[in-house]
Amino acid sequence: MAFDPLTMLTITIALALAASLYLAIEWQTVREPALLFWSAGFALISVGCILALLRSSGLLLVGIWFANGLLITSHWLFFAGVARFTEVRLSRAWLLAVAIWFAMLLLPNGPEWSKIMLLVNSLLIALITIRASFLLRPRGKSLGAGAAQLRFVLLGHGLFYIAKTIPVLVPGTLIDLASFQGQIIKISLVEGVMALMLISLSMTGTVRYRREKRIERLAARDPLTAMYNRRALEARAPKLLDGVSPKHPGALLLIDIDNFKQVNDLHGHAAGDKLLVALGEMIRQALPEGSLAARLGGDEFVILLRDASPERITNLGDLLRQQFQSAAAQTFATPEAVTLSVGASLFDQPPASLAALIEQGDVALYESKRGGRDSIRLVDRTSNAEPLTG
Ligand SMILES: Nc1nc2c(ncn2[C@@H]2O[C@H](COP(=O)(O)OP(=O)(O)OP(=O)(O)O)[C@@H](O)[C@H]2O)c(=O)[nH]1
Repeated sequence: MAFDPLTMLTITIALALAASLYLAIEWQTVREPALLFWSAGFALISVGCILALLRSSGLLLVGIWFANGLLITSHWLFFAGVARFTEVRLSRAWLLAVAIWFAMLLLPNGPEWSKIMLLVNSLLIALITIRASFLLRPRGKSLGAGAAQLRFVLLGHGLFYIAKTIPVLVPGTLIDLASFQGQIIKISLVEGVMALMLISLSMTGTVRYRREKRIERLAARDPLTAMYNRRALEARAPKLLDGVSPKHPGALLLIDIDNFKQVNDLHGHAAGDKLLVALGEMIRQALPEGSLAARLGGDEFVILLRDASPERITNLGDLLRQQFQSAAAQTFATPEAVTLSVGASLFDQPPASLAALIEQGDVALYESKRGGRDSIRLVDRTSNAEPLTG
């Protein structure tokens, strides 16, 4: 199949410009600095291709050396963007790529030097691109589906540039950069267009995926205590509740601070916030594995336990009550003690809904408040029910 190099270059210029613009516009909403590096990289590719067109007018220094240099620099910018995205510090040794490009200015003109030019150029681009793809490998926390795509696209692009060195090493292969002669140059132009589209698409995918995950994480958390909020609990509770059976009973503990208003009124809202954060931390520390906890709102928290028993519930409730009372008494003096009331429900069948379960906990909590606060009231709804108060 014959491809006219000048047409391919023109298509590349248009696509690279579009990708550069698109990534810059994306940056305006996402504000991920990597996007600016990538956008600049694509802008350089379009400038490089415009310079490459000048070869047909006989401007070989600009059309070959500068154009290829810009191609290396653009890949270097892609690499720098990936480093920024993955928060990896780049070694200054990578600037050597630019020095090598300048060194290539010393190469004499002529078709016989085209091979050396193409070899060095290809190896530099392969090295930079494959290294960038390695930065995107999963390490500890996953970078997400978008990053995996970009990783493989960059790897494929890098491997193509390694493959490009093979014809250079085969004696007698025709490679003339000045007149775009040689099969490998034509194949490169086609690969360039494909890589351009795939790389720019996966770059936006990578950044969007991370942003969506970040928004999802934020939406699930109460901003003050960083605990799950009600919505997040509703999403996670069914898995725990569906596993409830007479052999594996479940429990809900509804926890409410007593006389919390006095802390706010006498010591300020910030003092109240501090106490809420402290209670959140206590709950987090005391939470058995496999349980769920959330802040429902105001001074109300909830814990969902699996494999629960009356003893486990009272032990957990009493531990939190003691820890909280002593922390509150030491920090903020109030006319009435700032303590915890707990309403708990033990059940051995999956409840109709989380809301129904919370309602049951509310009834028990109300009983605890009415009984003088600073206590735990447990309603045992299992088949071998035995009311217990503390
Ligand atoms: N500092 C702070 N206060 C909050 C926050 N959310 C709700 N509150 C306050 O928490 C208090 C909750 O009211 P109540 O539960 O009726 O007050 P209480 O004094 O604990 O009453 P009892 O539960 O009956 O003992 C109100 O004063 C709210 O203004 C918050 O995020 N930070």
